[in-house]
Amino acid sequence: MQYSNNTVLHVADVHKRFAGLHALADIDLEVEEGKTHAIIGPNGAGKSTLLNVIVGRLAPSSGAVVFDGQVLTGKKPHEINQMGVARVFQTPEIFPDLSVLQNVMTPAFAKRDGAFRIRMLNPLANEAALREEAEEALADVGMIERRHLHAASLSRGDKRRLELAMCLIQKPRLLLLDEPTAGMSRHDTNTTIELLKKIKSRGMTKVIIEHDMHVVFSLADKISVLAGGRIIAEGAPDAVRGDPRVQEAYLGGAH
Ligand SMILES: Nc1ncnc2c1ncn2[C@@H]1O[C@H](COP(=O)(O)OP(=O)(O)OP(=O)(O)O)[C@@H](O)[C@H]1O
Repeated sequence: MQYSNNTVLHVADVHKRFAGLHALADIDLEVEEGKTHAIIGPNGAGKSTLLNVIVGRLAPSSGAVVFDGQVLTGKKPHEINQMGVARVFQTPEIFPDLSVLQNVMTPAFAKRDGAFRIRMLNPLANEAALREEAEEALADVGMIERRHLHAASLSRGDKRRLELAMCLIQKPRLLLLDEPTAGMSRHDTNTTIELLKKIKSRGMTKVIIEHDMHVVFSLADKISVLAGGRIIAEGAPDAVRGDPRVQEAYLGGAH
């Protein structure tokens, strides 16, 4: 198998079948180090299935996912996370009973100690250093003033920003974002775009699934278009934008 030296994630000939449905077929995808790679496509195209295969929530029917030279297929989601892959979910997965700051500190404890255990929130020698890192991550997402709030009391947009801070503190090599601006106002969407640009400038590789084309074209270096479980077009944003197959897939779909 030949691919660019800069490839950090390689989805190699992946298929996923659900009973009679071929949800992913012949998926071959290369994500390059430091780039933002967008996966777009109409409803039901297979985008979430692909993301779930990458993070180990779903096993592919065949094929493999290789990250940084290591095969992820067969590993558990938390093992994949420990290897440097973090994901922001469509529905934020936060700890509603903890404060905003405690939420951000939890994955840092887990990364250091190898597992999520709330009892790690007991006072520890280097808690101060972790707190500082958590505060930095919260400042990055513009939520430092809300650090003492109860996470359950946050708006949906703030919960998503909190989840992003929980990813950033892990300093992942690869960040997967599942519709990071879904349900956000235009103002919050633009703030999120700026934040993601800032993260990119630090060299973090990102895969982003997004329906909002303003977000996609503001951020993506490369776009893969999924339709009916297959990649129907791939390339730089301008080339993909003008591709008649892409226009047809969208006209035939819900978007
Ligand atoms: N667990 C499952 N069991 C059976 N079929 C599934 C399962 N998960 C997804 N599918 C089907 O696989 C296809 C791809 O779904 P998927 O959610 O990956 O698409 P998507 O591109 O993310 O869509 P959307 O943009 O609407 O979120 C759809 O036909 C869906 O109904």
